[in-house]
Amino acid sequence: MHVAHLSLADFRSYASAEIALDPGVSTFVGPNGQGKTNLVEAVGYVATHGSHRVATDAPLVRQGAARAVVRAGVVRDERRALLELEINPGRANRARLNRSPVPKPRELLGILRTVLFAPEDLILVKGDPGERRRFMDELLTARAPRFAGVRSDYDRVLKQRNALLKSAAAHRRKPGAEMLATLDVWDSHLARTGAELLAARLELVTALAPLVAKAYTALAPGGVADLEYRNSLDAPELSTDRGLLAAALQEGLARSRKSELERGVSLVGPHRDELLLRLGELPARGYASHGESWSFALALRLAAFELLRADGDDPVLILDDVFAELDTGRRTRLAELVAPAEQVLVTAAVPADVPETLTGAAYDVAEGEVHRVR
Ligand SMILES: Nc1ncnc2c1ncn2[C@@H]1O[C@H](COP(=O)(O)OP(=O)(O)OP(=O)(O)O)[C@@H](O)[C@H]1O
Repeated sequence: MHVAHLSLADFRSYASAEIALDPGVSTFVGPNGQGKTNLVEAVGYVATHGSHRVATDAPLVRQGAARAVVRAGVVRDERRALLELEINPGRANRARLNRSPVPKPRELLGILRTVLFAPEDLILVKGDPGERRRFMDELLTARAPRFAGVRSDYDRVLKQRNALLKSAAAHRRKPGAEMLATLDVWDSHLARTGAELLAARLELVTALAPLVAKAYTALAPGGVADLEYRNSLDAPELSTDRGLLAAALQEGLARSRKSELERGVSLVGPHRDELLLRLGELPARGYASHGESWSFALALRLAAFELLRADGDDPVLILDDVFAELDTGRRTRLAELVAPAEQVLVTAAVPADVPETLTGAAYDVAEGEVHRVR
């Protein structure tokens, strides 16, 4: 698939912008702070309904404006779709598909798929386990938008269960039969929804690990990257059978009930799991060099791209400010890896950062204006 047209109104620094795009590589070049990342962030936002830079929507709306609109004309299997999102900070977004309103914006998810790699992704390797859990869950949602529902069901159950545990811990006395019975109900909800989430992640990591290893070796020959999913049950091996997983979680909850009541939080479940990234024998986090961490993060995104591509259609690959961080060898190898993708959007501060082998369209970005120069 590819984006054939991007239209922005009051998005970030753009009062308005209309940009026609071709398949293949498009490079956006301009000095710092001119609006290159803003453009590719808009493409990522219309695909995922989230930004890779901010957790809330307010910064996405141009200073002084009340709302922003992002429109993307998407070509997929020679069919066209026009996606439109109106971003209303503090309120629900509004969405249109082919100019007709859709009741829920999430109905647009999955029509445009993007994989975006940006400097912020270093946090995938260096950050807390929550960053890697989010990486897995976002990728699962990109592959199957209904997964967003699985994740929000789990979050809801966890929140309610934690509230109950917190109030039990606050009272510092033996919980009554009624509270224990309520907790039993939340245990089975958590085990059931947690099993769905856990099974999906386990399957994902099995599919992703060889792709990450391959991408890492391609970027940094000689390096061996590996993934391991560590579960909160401390079980060395888990099946992906939802029923067996639910039973295992239920047992785990029963085992840790005493400490959960004392501490007032849920100690068992996929919200406590970790995706361990290893380089050779060592964990990447805390051991890998800056360059190795950067390559690992990039390998995770390239693997995500391969996985989505294997589902049937090339996602749009976005490389935001990536090349400046890589040495010449890794730049050249990255350019070789991404060149076959149906559409690659690249941003760079100077043309020299972009390998010459990445030919295609080029745009100048300066003072909020975008001009095609090649
Ligand atoms: N909501 C907003 N309203 C107005 N301007 C904004 C808004 N959000 C960001 N900007 C401006 O957009 C500019 C940043 O644009 P962007 O991040 O796209 O830069 P860039 O061209 O990618 O730069 P770099 O090469 O430094 O990464 C900044 O000048 C910032 O002040």
